[in-house]
Amino acid sequence: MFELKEIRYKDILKIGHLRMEENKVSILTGESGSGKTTVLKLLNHLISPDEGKVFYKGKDIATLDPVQHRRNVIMLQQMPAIFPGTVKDNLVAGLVFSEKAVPDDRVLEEALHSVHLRKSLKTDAEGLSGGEQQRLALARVLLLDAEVYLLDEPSSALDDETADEVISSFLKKAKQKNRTVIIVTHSNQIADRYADVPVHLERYN
Ligand SMILES: Nc1ncnc2c1ncn2[C@@H]1O[C@H](COP(=O)(O)OP(=O)(O)OP(=O)(O)O)[C@@H](O)[C@H]1O
Repeated sequence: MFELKEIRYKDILKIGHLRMEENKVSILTGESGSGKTTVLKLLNHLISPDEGKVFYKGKDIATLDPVQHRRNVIMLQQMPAIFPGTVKDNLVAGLVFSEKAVPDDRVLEEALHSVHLRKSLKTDAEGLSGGEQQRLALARVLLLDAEVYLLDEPSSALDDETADEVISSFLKKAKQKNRTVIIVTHSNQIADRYADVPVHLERYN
């Protein structure tokens, strides 16, 4: 799905060769500052390497339309934005932004269920706890139905047990639909349990 060749980005990242396979769960670990988020940004075409190339399905990312690319490859940022309004407003925000049809409430509730968030669609989103907001943001990207999900520390605000339930459930949904998932995490438990392909980054400097 992705191939990185002879990549250098500032004095942050140097990767000789890295492949991330289609329909697999790749999990990136490495100490703080080793460049995990930077890799996701390269894959999402938010930044471009100073040297080397990133390929998506065999095509150089630099030649692809970034907006279209980001519809196929969705990135959940480390501290996802929660907008003023209800849980439902937040769930549909991504769909509205990407000009996709808004499904009925039953589908939205199913997305909440997939991330183990037992709240009504009418709940005020800003009143949710940090961990609940994190799960809401995860449900929002799940609804976007991309080819690839790039998740930057999606369970950092959750206790181990909840993190395990949420990641397991998210990955089950993603696998049912043959999606590719790339997760950055500091949790060895998540990496050991769910990585089809573990990727460990070493600090460049
Ligand atoms: N745009 C930038 N300009 C300069 N330095 C940057 C930039 N983005 C990130 N860095 C630095 O690059 C290094 C790698 O950052 P990155 O966020 O990719 O690491 P990480 O492995 O995801 O870290 P963490 O586990 O702490 O989230 C850090 O030292 C960071 O301060």
